[in-house]
Amino acid sequence: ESDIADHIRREEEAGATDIRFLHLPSVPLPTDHTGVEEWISRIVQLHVPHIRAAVSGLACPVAALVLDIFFTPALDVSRDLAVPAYVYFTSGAAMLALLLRSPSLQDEVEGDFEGPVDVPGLPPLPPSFLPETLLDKKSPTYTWFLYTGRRYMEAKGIIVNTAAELETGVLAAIAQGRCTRGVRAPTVYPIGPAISLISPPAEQPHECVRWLDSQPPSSVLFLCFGSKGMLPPLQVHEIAHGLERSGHRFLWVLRGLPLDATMGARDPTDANLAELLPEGFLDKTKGRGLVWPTRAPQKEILAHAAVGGFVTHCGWNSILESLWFGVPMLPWPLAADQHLNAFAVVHGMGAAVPLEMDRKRGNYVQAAQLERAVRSLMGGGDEGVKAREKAMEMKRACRNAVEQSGSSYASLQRLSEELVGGAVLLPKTGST
Ligand SMILES: COc1cc(-c2[o+]c3cc(O)cc([O-])c3cc2O[C@@H]2O[C@H](CO)[C@H](O)[C@H](O)[C@H]2O)cc(OC)c1O
Ligand SMILES: O=c1ccn([C@@H]2O[C@H](COP(=O)(O)OP(=O)(O)O)[C@@H](O)[C@H]2O)c(=O)[nH]1
Repeated sequence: ESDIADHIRREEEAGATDIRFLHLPSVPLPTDHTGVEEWISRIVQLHVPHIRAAVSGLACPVAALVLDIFFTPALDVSRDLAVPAYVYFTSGAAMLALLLRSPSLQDEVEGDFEGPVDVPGLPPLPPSFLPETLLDKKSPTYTWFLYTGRRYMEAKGIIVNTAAELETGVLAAIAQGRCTRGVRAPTVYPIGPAISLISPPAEQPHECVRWLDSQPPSSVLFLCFGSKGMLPPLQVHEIAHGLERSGHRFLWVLRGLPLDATMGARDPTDANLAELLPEGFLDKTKGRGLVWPTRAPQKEILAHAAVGGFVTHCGWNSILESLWFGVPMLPWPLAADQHLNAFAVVHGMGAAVPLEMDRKRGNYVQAAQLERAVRSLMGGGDEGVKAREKAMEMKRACRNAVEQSGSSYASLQRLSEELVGGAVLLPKTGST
């Protein structure tokens, strides 16, 4: 809550005069849940009456409700007030295809997923790449997933942070109704990559960037596991051994476990490197490796000419940033949508080399598995070269898409024309 409040305060202070924030009353947070989807969804459910009151109190014409990925219950407000709703889907189109497809998968596949799963537009999907939510059909979070897939059909459109050229197959499958039993799905607007490239002014380049300045072109492997990514100490040792044996240069963002693991306090801490890393590791890799113990400027790092590969947890923003700068990936997914995103970049886009892992052991990767994958990506072999070429192709596609003549720009234009045409003046309730 305090993170969100800080963010809104920053936006307000930055003079976002064309945005008016309505502060809704807070709701009691649930203290139990079976997964992030259910938890967020229940909080949203509690907000629905406040959203309804706030929207129906608006004096201006309302063009649309734009609902975040988890705001499915707020579709009730759109229905009750007859205001069109659009979902803003912050993950990729592959994940959207799976969500839309999930109600029919429930009917087609009895019991646990055992064989390859059919997600139209993607190659056959091994169940190990499904979100954990789909792996336990008895959990309330599984029910949330299906409910979301069903109710997204009520939206007028779905805006996805992607580009048509990045996910052609799944976008075509959604548009042709192949994910929704032949029923026409809401229009999808691929409008992306939405990446903020504005960095806060700095007196001098960040230490990570200065270190990269002294490294040869395309020689450094960058490892970063997102804003919440942290790994247990045993896994940290395996990574250290894998990197050391690979012989390649690296920049590793290593975060510590949270101090307080109670609900809502899951943010990583700054790592104590002396405690976490194997003895002598920093000395042995001096000059060719940098371990950074706190948040790093990921986009500036990916933009640097010395970076030649990215070990990523496959958060969708990280994938888009990697493609934007043409950096091939080694996917190391940890949770939520990330396994499916990993599948999409390896088998859909071809811009990544696969990394073997044991998902049943918390996505555990052995040193030898990491060493092999790093050599494959960074060592000049066929697999790495192909991934690099694909990443460069995707880089061009991303940049073309957001040009005035590009596909994402055209998609944004179509959306704004539709929005302007659909504004509704709601009957006055007298509250605002
Ligand atoms: C908002 O806080 C969290 C979000 C997620 C999360 O979980 C998730 C689960 C699914 O079954 C399907 C999803 O698509 C999905 C997406 C998702 O968040 C989005 O993830 C993207 C990263 O790939 C990106 O960051 C978007 O901005 C997110 O909206 C999971 C989570 O903890 C595990 C959260 O705290
Ligand atoms: O040390 C870090 C870790 C993350 N990020 C940024 O945080 C976002 C992470 O988003 P993503 O969707 O990849 O993963 P999430 O953090 O939501 O799991 C991306 O913009 C990264 O560039 C960063 O700048 N520095």
